[in-house]
Amino acid sequence: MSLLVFGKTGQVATELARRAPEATFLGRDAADLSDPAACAAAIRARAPEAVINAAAYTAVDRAEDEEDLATTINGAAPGAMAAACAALGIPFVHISTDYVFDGAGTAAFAPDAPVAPLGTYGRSKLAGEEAVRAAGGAHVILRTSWVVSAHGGNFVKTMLRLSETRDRLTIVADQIGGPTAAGPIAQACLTAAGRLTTDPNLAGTYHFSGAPDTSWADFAREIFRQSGRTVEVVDIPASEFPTPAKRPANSRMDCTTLTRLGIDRPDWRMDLTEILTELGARR
Ligand SMILES: NC(=O)C1=CN([C@@H]2O[C@H](COP(=O)(O)OP(=O)(O)OC[C@H]3O[C@@H](n4cnc5c(N)ncnc54)[C@H](OP(=O)(O)O)[C@@H]3O)[C@@H](O)[C@H]2O)C=CC1
Ligand SMILES: Cc1cn([C@H]2C[C@H](O)[C@@H](COP(=O)(O)OP(=O)(O)O[C@H]3O[C@@H](C)C(=O)[C@@H](O)[C@H]3O)O2)c(=O)[nH]c1=O
Ligand SMILES: [Mg+2]
Repeated sequence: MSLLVFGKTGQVATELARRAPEATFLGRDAADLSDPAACAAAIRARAPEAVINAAAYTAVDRAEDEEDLATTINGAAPGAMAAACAALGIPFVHISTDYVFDGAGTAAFAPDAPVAPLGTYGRSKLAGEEAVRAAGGAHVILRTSWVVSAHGGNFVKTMLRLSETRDRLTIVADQIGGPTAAGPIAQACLTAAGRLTTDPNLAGTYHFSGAPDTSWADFAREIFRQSGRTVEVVDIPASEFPTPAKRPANSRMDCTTLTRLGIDRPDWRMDLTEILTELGARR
């Protein structure tokens, strides 16, 4: 299958390149998502058999000051890609986020649960979801959460970096979610693209996050345990870690419908071991 991927250097794009090296990857130089029409033109010019969008504006706090740019990149660009794919009759796989939810309650959010983003990033990603659905083609929107890998910027690398200079860290303990390694996300996108090609009835919105659900503080503890670093992690409420963007307290996602695509939730503790091994940070 000739596959076109938006994104080249990000966490998920890097893992896609490992699993589908024959695909074409468009970095920012080849397709800038701040120019949605150019993204659609890139698809038409290459006429692939499927498209995956792994590029996005992911700076959650900075987005609060750049709503227009974030909304173009995360909203209009995927909408234009999806429209181009629909016109060509090819599947489009797009990645979204737990931050489309408000995080109320403690129950896991199902894919059809009401959305109500708390910040600009979540709103911009929701705009993307709506535009992709409105395009009317065979699409999969895969909502994931708390993405980590051996490359790019993420919580695992932040924790390892902070542990170089600190023996005590205060970490938010009242936000609960599923850390998800970029490798399994990339694999899920490839599976979704393949399945959509043969069965367009599988189109829709799915949840894919690592199990078991945990807090950022307990996630940090497991990072230090597996890397053999002695760092005291102190639980704090989010109210004691003020940030420009508010994050959901409950990011639990119900992933059961994923089994329709033949995909199960990955165990993030095993994926963490792999990431730390790749980083040379295993105890
Ligand atoms: N990171 C996370 O914790 C989560 C991510 N997601 C979603 O998963 C998907 C993949 O995220 P992830 O791999 O972590 O993202 P990263 O932040 O690792 O990478 C983002 C990628 O998007 C590219 N990009 C940003 N702006 C533009 C632009 N204007 N034009 C072209 N490319 C651009 C970046 O390119 P460059 O290197 O040039 O900046 C980079 O390759 C995204 O849709 C994201 O919203 C969902 C839940 C959690
Ligand atoms: C560095 C640090 C963070 N924290 C908290 C802040 C926050 O609540 C939590 C995680 O911080 P981050 O900045 O990594 O989180 P954030 O960038 O908000 O991560 C999000 O990114 C976007 C793209 C998504 O789509 C989400 O699924 C989610 O992964 O840890 C501490 O409590 N103490 C610390 O020392
Ligand atoms: Mg971040």
